[in-house]
Amino acid sequence: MHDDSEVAVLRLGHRPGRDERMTTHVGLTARALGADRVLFPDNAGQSLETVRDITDRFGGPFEAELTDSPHAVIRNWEGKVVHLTMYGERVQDVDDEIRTAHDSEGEALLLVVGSEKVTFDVYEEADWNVGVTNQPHSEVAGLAVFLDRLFEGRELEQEWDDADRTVVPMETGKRVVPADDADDRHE
Ligand SMILES: C[S@@+](CC[C@H](N)C(=O)[O-])C[C@H]1O[C@@H](n2cnc3c(N)ncnc32)[C@H](O)[C@@H]1O
Repeated sequence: MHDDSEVAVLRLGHRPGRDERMTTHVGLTARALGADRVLFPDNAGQSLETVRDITDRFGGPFEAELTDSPHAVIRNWEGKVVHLTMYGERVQDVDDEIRTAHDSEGEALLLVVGSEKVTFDVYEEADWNVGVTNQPHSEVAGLAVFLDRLFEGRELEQEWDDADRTVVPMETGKRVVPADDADDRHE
């Protein structure tokens, strides 16, 4: 989480219209739960704009980028590749090993999530194919659970830089204040 070796998320595949919300939510979930960067396919420009807009308003650091060659990103990744898939090894069996690679060995992690059918080369190129349960569900849910296990909950405590607004947690109601005011209250 914002240390020397990054955690990036790669969204494979994007069907304009149909996948708009899911692709955006992959990016927002990556940001909120401690990843450093998301890469979208180059036809997902609308999702990119939304994620950048949220980062501008609610803070970072977090990068969102497009790539015209997601498979080359996997092939050329300097670090370890984790492909989230319902067919993979159980997350509870491999999360220690992945955390050690990242935290102790300084390996940058690329977390790959699909949309429609993921081709078999991705399974072969990944260092780990990981199932968050071996049941079919969603890339957003799989990513959220995986990040929380990777960071062991520390991502819930993160501070946000350069936000222009901050949500004040409250039992009932909604309160959003300018970020400077929120800083003052913590002093
Ligand atoms: C809706 S699924 C479609 C997958 C597609 N049917 C296939 O066989 O490749 C989209 C993405 O959600 C993620 N996903 C779904 N279930 C998962 C699970 N149990 N564990 C981890 N990731 C999962 C995977 O990244 C998958 O590529």
